[in-house]
Amino acid sequence: MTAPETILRIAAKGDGVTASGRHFAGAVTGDVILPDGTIEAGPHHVAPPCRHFGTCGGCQLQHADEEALRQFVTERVVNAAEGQEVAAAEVLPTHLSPPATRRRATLHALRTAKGAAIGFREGRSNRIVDMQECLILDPPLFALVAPLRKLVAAHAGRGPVDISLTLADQGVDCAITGIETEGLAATEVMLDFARDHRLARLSLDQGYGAETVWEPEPATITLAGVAVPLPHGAFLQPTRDGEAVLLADAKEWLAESATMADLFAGLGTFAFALAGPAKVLAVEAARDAHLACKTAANARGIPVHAMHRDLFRNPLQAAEISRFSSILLDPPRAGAREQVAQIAASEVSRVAYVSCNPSSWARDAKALVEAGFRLEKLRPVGQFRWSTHVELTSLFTR
Ligand SMILES: C[S@@+](CC[C@H](N)C(=O)[O-])C[C@H]1O[C@@H](n2cnc3c(N)ncnc32)[C@H](O)[C@@H]1O
Repeated sequence: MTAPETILRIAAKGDGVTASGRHFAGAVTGDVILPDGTIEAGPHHVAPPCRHFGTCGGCQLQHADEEALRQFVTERVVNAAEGQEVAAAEVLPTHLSPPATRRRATLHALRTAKGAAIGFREGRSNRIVDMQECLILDPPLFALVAPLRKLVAAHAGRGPVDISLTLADQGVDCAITGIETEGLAATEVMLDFARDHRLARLSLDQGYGAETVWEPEPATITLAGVAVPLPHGAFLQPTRDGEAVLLADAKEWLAESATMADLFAGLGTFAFALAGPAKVLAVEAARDAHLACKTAANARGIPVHAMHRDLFRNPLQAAEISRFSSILLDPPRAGAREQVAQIAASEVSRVAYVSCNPSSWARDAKALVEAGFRLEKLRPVGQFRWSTHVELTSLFTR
C-alpha cells in the first residue's frame, strides 16, 4: 500500500473496510490505515469499555462509538436490501439496545485446577473467557456468574458445562447441562443453590433432557400483559426494549387488520400484542412453545388461535393466506423461502416481516417485490449490542 486509506464502513463480520475494499480487523469507520498497516484511531474509535473485549467472543464492536455502531446496523440492513435491488420507501431510525439489557444468554463453564472458568467462549475457539464483568447482560443474570463459578468448581466433573440463563417473571430461569447430581446430598446442594439465589427455576440436563428440580411457582414470561408459561429453551426476543420496538412497528402497521396470521409465532410475542379485537392465528413448529401460547390464550379468552405446524415443510398455502387481512412473519435465521412463495401467490396485500438475518430477509424481500409488493418501511434493529448480529422490521404492501 502506498498511501494511507480511510475506513469507510464496518463489514458484516466486524472488520473495517476501505474504499479499495481492503478489510482490517479492529478498525472502525473513520480510522486511517497507515502504509505500514497500523491503525490510526479516528473520531469514532473508542476504548472498549469491557476488560474482556478482544478475547471474549460475545462482543465484536466495542471499539466503535455509538454513531459508528448505529451506522453499522443501519448499513447492514440497507445494503442487504440494495444487494437484492429492493428499494425501501422509508428507512426508519435504527434502534440500538443499551448496555445491560440482554435477558437471555448461554454461558459455558469448566472445572479447572484452580476452581472453574465461566463465561462466553473466545471468538473462533472453544476456550472459555472467565467472565469478571459483562456489559451486555441484564444485572440479575450477571449476578449469578460468581455463584455459578463456585458451584461448578465444587460440583462439576471434568467435562464441559453449559448454562442457559433467562430472565423470567419470577426471576432467573437457569438450565444446566453437564453437572451430575447423583444421590441425595448432591441434589440438596442444587436445591440450596436455587433457594439461596432465588431462582425462578433450576433445571438439570444429565443426558436425558432438561429436568426441573426447583420451580416454586410456574415460571412465566409476560407478553403484552399476558403471563405465558415459559418452556425450557423457548425463544424470547433478547431485550425488552428491542421487543417493544418490534411490537410498536407491528401494531402500527397492522392496526387496521381484523384477522392476521403470526407465522413462526414462538410463545406469541406478536400474537398477544396484536390480538383483540383482531383475531390472530399463531403458527409455530416447536411443540412446547405452541402449547404455552395455546394455554395462555385459552386461559384468558384471548382471540389467539394457536396452530402447531412446520412452516418449512408445510407452509400455509396461498388459499389459506388469502383469508387474512395481513400476515406477520418472524422466521429463524434461514428465512422463510417456502412460506414467502405462498404469500407471494396469495391475495394478501399487507405483510410485516421481522427478521434476525438481513441476508435471508433480503432474498425473501426480493420474492415479495417480484410478486408486486413494495417495501414501505424498513427499520434496522440492533438488540445484540456490540455484536455483528442485526435484526430488522419491515412492511410490504401491494
Ligand atoms: C425468531 S423466532 C420468533 C418467535 C416469536 N415471533 C417471537 O418474537 O418471540 C422464530 C420461531 O420460529 C420457530 N420455527 C423454527 N422453524 C420453524 C418451522 N419450520 N415452522 C414453524 N416454526 C418454526 C422457532 O421455534 C421460533 O419460535
